[in-house]
Amino acid sequence: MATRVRPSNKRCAVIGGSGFLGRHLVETLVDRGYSVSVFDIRQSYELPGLTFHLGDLCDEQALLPALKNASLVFHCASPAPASDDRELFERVNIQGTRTVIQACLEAGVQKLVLTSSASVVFEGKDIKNGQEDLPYARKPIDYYTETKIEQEKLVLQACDREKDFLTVAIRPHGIFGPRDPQLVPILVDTARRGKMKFIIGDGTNLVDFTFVENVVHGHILAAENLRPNSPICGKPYHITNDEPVRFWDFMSEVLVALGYAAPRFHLPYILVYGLALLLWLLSMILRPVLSFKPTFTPMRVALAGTHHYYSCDRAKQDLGYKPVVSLKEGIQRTVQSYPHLRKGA
Ligand SMILES: NC(=O)C1=CN([C@@H]2O[C@H](COP(=O)(O)OP(=O)(O)OC[C@H]3O[C@@H](n4cnc5c(N)ncnc54)[C@H](O)[C@@H]3O)[C@@H](O)[C@H]2O)C=CC1
Ligand SMILES: CC(C)=CCC[C@@H](C)[C@H]1CC[C@H]2C3=C(CC[C@]12C)[C@@]1(C)CCC(=O)C[C@@H]1CC3
Repeated sequence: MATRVRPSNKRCAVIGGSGFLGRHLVETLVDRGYSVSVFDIRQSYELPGLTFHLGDLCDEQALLPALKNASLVFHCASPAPASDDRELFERVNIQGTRTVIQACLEAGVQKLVLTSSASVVFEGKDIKNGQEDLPYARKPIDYYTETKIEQEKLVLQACDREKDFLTVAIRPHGIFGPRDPQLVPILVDTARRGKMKFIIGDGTNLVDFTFVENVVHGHILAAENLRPNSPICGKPYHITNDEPVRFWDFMSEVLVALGYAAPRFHLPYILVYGLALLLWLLSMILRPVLSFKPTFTPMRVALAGTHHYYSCDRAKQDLGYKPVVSLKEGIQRTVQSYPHLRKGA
């Protein structure tokens, strides 16, 4: 009988490695001596020694060559949350994740680390210092959240010591940092269109924003602590900056640093949420004849006007996690990385 070659534990694959988080993760893994192969539907950069595999994660035959000889896989691919394409979310986040698990088992991968999201427990209502044992959202606020819940369940349930296949999920929240295509660009675009004048609610709601390098650190700690006898097998972990901040203070700090005015006027939360709901309904009804994407979606208004911050005590205890970059430094480094988004640039 042929003996199976045991994959090197420094050989890994990053699914979604062309994305914002994925690329930061890949760069850190390479710096730490891992041999990395990247799987994505697009290639956004090049690095010496890095192998890129282009394909759709729903296609097992396309995935298998990228996983060959890898003992560890990071799955951080997802359609962008801004899309409202239910079919796409279900295909990629649910069916695609089943395919990823199947391909890992076939390729003899021993560890799978999923990038989930703290939003899997968020229903648009306040969460203060939320722990991992909060129930999944019964009424997820959008298709992205709905399918991230199913994705996390699939990966955690696949954890099987007998099959030598261990899984863990990282739940980051509000990732920001250099090259982020969402947070700062959306904020600046809104400011440039003159729509960043208003604070939704009283402006005191606390939120977690997490610098991307801390999220990467959490992923690598999870991978390196994932062993058959470890308590982390099959569990989710919040990874945040552990410095909840007022949503509107964070937005104002970034805006002012880039030369824009901070929002000043208050609008009642319930009024803006109601309007966003109405606009969303209208966009659904008019979809066949007119396509428009409102800036103020119910999800965005809920994110901007409620408390949503999470405890990362479990990660501290089980993974030895501690943020490596403070919020202050993270904001400075992020702002410096966007010279083209400065006012007047
Ligand atoms: N950005 C954030 O604030 C947060 C992100 N997350 C999660 O982190 C992960 C990474 O997010 P980001 O880096 O922000 O997103 P991103 O959009 O920059 O990266 C996602 C990557 O997945 C790839 N991808 C999408 N569909 C694919 C498919 N069918 N096959 C292969 N590759 C595919 C994309 O091409 C892209 O490179 C996602 O799972 C997201 O749900 C969780 C919490 C917060
Ligand atoms: C903490 C967390 C989960 C952040 C996620 C990032 C995005 C959801 C936000 C990044 C920029 C934000 C933003 C708004 C909502 C939430 C974001 C898209 C507004 C649309 C909220 C209403 C406004 O007044 C304008 C805001 C622009 C920036």
